[in-house]
Amino acid sequence: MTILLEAQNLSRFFGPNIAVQNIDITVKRGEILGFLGPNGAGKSTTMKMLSGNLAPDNGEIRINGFDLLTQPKQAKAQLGYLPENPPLYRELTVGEYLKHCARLNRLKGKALKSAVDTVIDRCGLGEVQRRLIGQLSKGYQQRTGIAQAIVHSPAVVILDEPTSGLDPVQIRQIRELIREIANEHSVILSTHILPEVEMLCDRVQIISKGQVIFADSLAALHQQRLSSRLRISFANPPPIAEIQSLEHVASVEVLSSQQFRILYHPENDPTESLLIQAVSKQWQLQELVREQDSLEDIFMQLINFDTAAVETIN
Ligand SMILES: Nc1ncnc2c1ncn2[C@@H]1O[C@H](COP(=O)(O)OP(=O)(O)OP(=O)(O)O)[C@@H](O)[C@H]1O
Repeated sequence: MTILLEAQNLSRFFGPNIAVQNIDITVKRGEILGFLGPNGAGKSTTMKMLSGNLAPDNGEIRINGFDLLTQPKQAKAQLGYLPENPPLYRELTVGEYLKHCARLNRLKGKALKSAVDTVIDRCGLGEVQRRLIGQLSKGYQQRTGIAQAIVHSPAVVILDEPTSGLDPVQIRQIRELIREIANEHSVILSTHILPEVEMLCDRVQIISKGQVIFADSLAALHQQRLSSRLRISFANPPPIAEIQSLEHVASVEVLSSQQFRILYHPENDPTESLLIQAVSKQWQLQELVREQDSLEDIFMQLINFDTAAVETIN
């Protein structure tokens, strides 16, 4: 698949503080890449570097074949960017603002009109195009922010925390819009919201303390949920030592007089031997549940769980 954005070895320091260190990012045609991390992990710093708004201290960025540092005009023409705080002119109408953005992207005449009409339609802004941006709801303002990012049909769109500060209905609508946008553009979605990545992204890069600690498909992240725990109940339970002695059982926790948690190595599942014994010894099986880590548990393990991070996962 064609690589549309490639960043290698990106680093950025603020005085003695390392905001981002040796990050690699690749975005292919047609995919939504989730860039996930807790507050302060370095997401916005990375997005600013990728969009040409902050110079990296080290590293290279190529967008659709153009080097962002040596061919900035060509590279930026391939890119749309919605910063964390959308760059809106509150005193302009939606239509005026989008025309202005299209002009900044060197569109003129019929091409400009057609691009603005198309983006108003795609972003569901038809009803509010003559209204002042300052008077719109946060949801419509965010749609307008997304519209300015795609008005020039860039190859890659970078969205930094696009649902932040929105109510649940607006969040759902903006997520639908992101899905729609991904039909025509590759998207980098920077967010601290794990379910947002699960809902929208094909691949995920998890960043913590300025470094990438996981980079793979969503499926691979789910793979890490492989179970190693069973919850089991019997109406006529055996002594715990008898369960403990079964093949592949690593240890047993007693949850109640009839309920147990069995721990095992993921590659040695004891379910079959448990079922055979339960039937032959008439333990009267009532419940057998495979317990899994949630993605949130895995995320927390990956980012070295700390209290500050808890507040950011919602
Ligand atoms: N202009 C700056 N001057 C000094 N330090 C900065 C500056 N910008 C960011 N930092 C620091 O760099 C680190 C990464 O910040 P960044 O804003 O990129 O994180 P983030 O993952 O986007 O977090 P958030 O979700 O809170 O915006 C933080 O420790 C932050 O304090």
